[in-house]
Order: sequence, then C-alpha cells, then structure tokens
Amino acid sequence: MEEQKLGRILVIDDNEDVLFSAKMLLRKHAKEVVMEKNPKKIPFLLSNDQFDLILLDMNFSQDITSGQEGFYWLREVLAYDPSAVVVMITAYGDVEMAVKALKEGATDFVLKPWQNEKLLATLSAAAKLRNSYQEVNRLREVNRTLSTQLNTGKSIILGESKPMRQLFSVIDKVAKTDADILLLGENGTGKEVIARTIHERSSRADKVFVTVDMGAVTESLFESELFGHKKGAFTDAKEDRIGRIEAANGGTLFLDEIGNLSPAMQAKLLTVLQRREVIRVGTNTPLPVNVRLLCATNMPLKEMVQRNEFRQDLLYRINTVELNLPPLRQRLDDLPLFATHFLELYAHKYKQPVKRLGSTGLKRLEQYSWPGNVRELQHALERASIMSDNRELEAEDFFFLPAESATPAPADAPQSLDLDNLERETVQRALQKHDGNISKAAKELGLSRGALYRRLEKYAL
Ligand SMILES: Nc1ncnc2c1ncn2[C@@H]1O[C@H](COP(=O)(O)OP(=O)(O)OP(=O)(O)O)[C@@H](O)[C@H]1O
Repeated sequence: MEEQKLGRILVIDDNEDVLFSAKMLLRKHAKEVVMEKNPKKIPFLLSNDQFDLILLDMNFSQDITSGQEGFYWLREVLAYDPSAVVVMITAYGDVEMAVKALKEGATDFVLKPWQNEKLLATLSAAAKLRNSYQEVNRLREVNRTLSTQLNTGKSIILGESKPMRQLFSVIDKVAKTDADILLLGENGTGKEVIARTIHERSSRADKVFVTVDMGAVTESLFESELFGHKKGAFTDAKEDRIGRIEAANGGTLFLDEIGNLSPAMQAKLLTVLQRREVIRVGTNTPLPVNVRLLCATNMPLKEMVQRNEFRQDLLYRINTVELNLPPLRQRLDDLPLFATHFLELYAHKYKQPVKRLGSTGLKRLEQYSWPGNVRELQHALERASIMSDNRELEAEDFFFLPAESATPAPADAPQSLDLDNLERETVQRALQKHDGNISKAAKELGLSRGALYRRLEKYAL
C-alpha cells in the first residue's frame, strides 16, 4: 500500500492495547493517526478537526456487549458529518450488530482481533469511498457555482408599449407555474431574452438554463446531442456523454428554432417529452428527467401542422401557454426607450460620451419597417454611435437599404455586407434612380442634402 494513502485517521477505543496496535500498523499508511480512549471527546475532536476515516469501537466497557454505546457515537459522528466514513470495531460473534451498524450508516466493520492485511484492505476501500464522496461534493459545489454565475447576468427586458405591457403581465402570471411555454415571433423580437426572463422568475431560477438551437443540430447528431450516448455507441463516441436534456435536469430547457425539426426528429422528441425520460444512445436504461420546457420559433407552426410539416401532437405538447412577441414595427412607442438604453450601452462599450436620439432620428426609425426587429435596431444604433460625430443622432445618421424592407431583396441588391460598400452602392443606386437629382436622392435615402454631399465626397462619386 502507498505511503499515507489513508489520509487522517481517528481511532476511538477504550482499550489501550487496541489503540497501540492500531497506531503501530496505521502510522505507516496514514498521513496522521489520532488516538482517543474517551468517546465523550468525539464532539470536541470533530468540531476542531477533519478526519478521512474514523475507526470506532462498538463496546466501550469490556463487560458490556450490547453495542448501544457504539450506535450512540456512530449517530453522533454522522450528525456532525453525514459524509463521514466510519469503520466499526466489533468483537468476534457480534456480526449481527455490525450489520445493524451498516444499516445505520457505518461504512464497514472489522472483527477484533484483526488481521493486519484485512484491516488495511477494509480501510483502503473505505478511503476510496471517502474520496468519491468528496469528489461528488466538489462537483455539486462547482455545478451550483456555475449555475448561479450563469444566472447572475439578469436579463434586461425593456418595453413600455401596450403590447409589451400586456406581454409582461402574462409573463408575471406564467413564469412561476412551471407550465410549458411556446414563444412565437419574428427574428430578433426577443424570444430568447423572454425565455431567460421566465426562467429567472421561476422556482427553478437557481438551477440551470440549457439552450439547444434546433436549427443547428444535424439529423445524425440529434439523438446523441439531446439524449447523450454511451462510449462506443457509434464510431465517434469516444466517451460517455450526457445529453442536453439530461444536463437541464431540475432546471429549464429552451428549445430554440423548434420549427426546424425534421419529421423523424419531431417523433423522437415527442416520445421523450411524453415519457419525461431519456435513453442515452447505446443503452436501454431510461433516465427520468424533470425539466421545464420553453420552445421558440419564428415559423408559423399552426400552418405547418395544416401542411403536415409539423406534428399536431408535438405542438399540443409544447404549447400549454403560447406567447406572441409583436414585431417592432407594431410597437414603435418602444423606440425611445430602446434608443436610450442601447446608446448608453454603446457609449460605455466604445468609451464615448452618451449620444441621444434627435427628433429627425426618431422619425427616421419610426418610418422603417424593422424586418430584423430589436436585433436590427441594436445594430443600427451601434453603427450610428460609431459613425456619427454628433451627440444627437439625426435622420442622416441612420442608413437603411431600400431593399432592407419586409420584402425580399431584389436580385441586384448588393451582396457584400461591408458597411462602406453597402453605403456607396446604395447612394449610387439612389442617384441613378433620380437621374442625379441630389434633393430627390437625399429624400429617398432619408438624408439631408448636406449629408448626401458629404457621402459623395467620401466615396468620390
Ligand atoms: N424587450 C427587449 N428588451 C431588451 N433587449 C431586447 C428586447 N427584445 C430583444 N432584445 C435584444 O435583441 C436581441 C435579439 O433578441 P433575442 O435573441 O432574444 O431574439 P429572438 O427572437 O430569440 O431572435 P431569433 O429568432 O433570431 O433567435 C438580443 O440582443 C436581445 O437582448
């Protein structure tokens, strides 16, 4: 046996000979051996020290063999430290009592007089158990810390328009209920941020929030990604892997882009949701899971059900409560609030003084159709904060491609996403359309004549 493999051991026995022989044997294998004759010192010893193993006598008076004192002290030790590893020392013939001690929480027992090899083997197995208890505690702690860290960045969810106030009041009602929720809305309307808010306001707030982007999961990896797999289940399965659903156990599972699932994936997901258990690929043991399910999509699920593209039973399974997020163009009252919030954010990010939205700037934003919703607004404000030299952002600081409306881009729309190229091409197109008439081109672009002239100069047009 390796030196010091047994850690710190406390031996409690009222028999000096037992203590002496234990010490002689164990000191070669333990980091430290503490001997104690008097069990009444146990509370003192445990509150001042930490032991990896405790060797505890069953009978403290030689002529009493009831084991009652041993049981009493065993309970005391476990009350101090429920994960303590206690090995009982029993006299020959007391096996029944030793078994009872195991039921009460002792890890093992040794018979007196012991054989040295046997005692060391018992203690070595008990030490391994102690290590695994400690590892479990450590992992539990890591998990708790990670979950709270991930959840501390409380989601900011803004809105003061009527549709948003209505939505917030529904969220207040449903967040705590544990009901499964389907979030519907165009891209960038805030489905994910609302899902996080619901989790943060639920009874699962201190547990994990696990997101799966169903649009990014390929057919072949779907099961392994969601349900997990056993090592060797398929060629690339080099080790056991926990699936996302199992990882969300106790917490919230957010399935984003649920409308993108193929029929085969829909069927597999439905089975798991109905049974509330997963079977890792390569095993046949069902593992129960307890998750609160939030799903989101920008696709018209009900129409997809009509066209047999989405299973009706799966839709019913996920939409206990349905929340519709209005597109930004239907809640333009929120624009000033968003502008103030995001402009402060970008001023901080780019270490600039805070910019404000001027009246023509606001008007320009109100006239746009926002196909990309809040995400697109964020980008427009970020771009304007960087590009504009003015403290007040006006119409000329916002620049939208005419093609960037709710309708699809025409075939001749610029392909590049480089901001300067886009701007140059758009200015050029506006000038062509109006036969070089600066006033008309500027009007179409939402710019002042001065702002258009600056751009003509910039791009040498
Ligand atoms: N009400 C809101 N308050 C504050 N920020 C918001 C709000 N709505 C959306 N956002 C912001 O807009 C961006 C897009 O939001 P989110 O990712 O939640 O949208 P989504 O509907 O899930 O988009 P997609 O369908 O493209 O995945 C995020 O940066 C988010 O923080």
